[in-house]
Amino acid sequence: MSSQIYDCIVIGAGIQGSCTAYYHAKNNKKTLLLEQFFLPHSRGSSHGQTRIIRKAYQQDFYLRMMEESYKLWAELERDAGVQLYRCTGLLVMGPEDGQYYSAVKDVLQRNKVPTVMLKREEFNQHIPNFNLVSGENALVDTSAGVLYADKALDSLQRLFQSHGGVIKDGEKVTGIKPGPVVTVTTASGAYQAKSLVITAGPWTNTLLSHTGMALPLKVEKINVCYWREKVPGSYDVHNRFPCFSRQDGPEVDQIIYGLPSNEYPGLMKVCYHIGKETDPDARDNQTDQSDIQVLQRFVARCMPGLVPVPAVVESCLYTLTPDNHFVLDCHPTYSNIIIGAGFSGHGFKFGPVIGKILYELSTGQVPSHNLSPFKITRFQTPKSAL
Ligand SMILES: Cc1cc2nc3c(=O)[nH]c(=O)nc-3n(C[C@H](O)[C@H](O)[C@H](O)COP(=O)(O)OP(=O)(O)OC[C@H]3O[C@@H](n4cnc5c(N)ncnc54)[C@H](O)[C@@H]3O)c2cc1C
Ligand SMILES: O=C(O)[C@@H]1CCCCN1
Repeated sequence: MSSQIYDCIVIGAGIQGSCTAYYHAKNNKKTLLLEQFFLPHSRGSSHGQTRIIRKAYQQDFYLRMMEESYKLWAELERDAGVQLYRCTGLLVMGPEDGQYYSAVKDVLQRNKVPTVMLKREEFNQHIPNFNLVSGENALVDTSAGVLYADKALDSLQRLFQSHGGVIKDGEKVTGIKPGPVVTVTTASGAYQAKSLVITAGPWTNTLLSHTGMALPLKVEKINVCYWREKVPGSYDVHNRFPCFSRQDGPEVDQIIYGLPSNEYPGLMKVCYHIGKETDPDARDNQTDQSDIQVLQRFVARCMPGLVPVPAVVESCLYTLTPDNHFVLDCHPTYSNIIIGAGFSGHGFKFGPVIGKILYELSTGQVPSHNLSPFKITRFQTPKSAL
């Protein structure tokens, strides 16, 4: 066992663990970041080139967190000297009285977020090559855009190391021994720290089993589909085509979303927010393609400038909680073990603010956001009144 006692060990170098480790090191905490795979890797949830950043949420508490997250992303861009955000706007569509569209519109308007309401008759002047479904309305969250995900991860891990942080990749954590000083074991050794942060994405419950608890998490595989432009440039980020999201059915999570052609020139990313359950260690055995059928119907109907068969399909994992809200909390038994999990397919944009919150929890500070929506106790069934 190494004789050094770290202030904090962070397990998992996805976006959340990398941000958490970074805020520890930036605040002069001796920090070790352990990652099971050699970096970079594409087996969790944080790989790939792009993610959407937006304030268009159905809940005020996410909007509050995003207001800070935008500022922290801008600080990171400055510190890293790398562009991580590109403003494109986010087109939100749905029936005026549909739960998703109306809730997003209310939150944006109530909080005076810069928003453009698009009238049907002028829709195609602003958004060419797109058919707005009859009976649906559209608005644009104008400060939304794209985050360069792989550059963000690389920048954070580099900044973490420049502040003295230690990354050990290719080191899978196989044991956790709780206590006032926590001991973590890997195949190569044992490490100790005053606090432990678990940000293990789809593998969270495997790690929590060493601490005698489990969370109600479900892991889904998402087919990340790219579609070819019939006329090159029609949906290109350089031609100011926006990101979009649209509720495609009665359920609020039946979201189809897209990002303009960017990382693969001539290919637009359009995906379905609902995947199929999978074991994270056997992701490629999940071969269901029913989501691709939903997307093909949508592309044929609404995006006539795309070939309605995906040209490239990649894979990514979601780790979902029952209510799709995150888990940001201390372990119920061991207060120096902190859990950041269940980012439910929308956590990347919050990375810096989540890293800051998990740092605050791990160092015993009062968190700078209200964490009641993210508490573990919300999953406990109410006790009988008898
Ligand atoms: C297709 C897709 C589209 C998305 N789109 C958006 C979007 O547009 N906007 C947005 O904000 N969010 C989006 N998300 C969600 C976002 O990407 C995730 O919420 C985020 O990446 C989760 O990060 P994480 O750090 O929790 O998990 P991960 O990235 O999975 O990181 C966990 C890490 O822990 C490591 N680990 C696990 N077990 C161990 C162990 N025993 N020992 C050591 N290391 C371990 C894993 O190898 C992994 O690297 C999307 C996700 C997907 C899949
Ligand atoms: O977090 C996001 O912004 C996207 C929205 C659509 C579903 C996937 N995640």
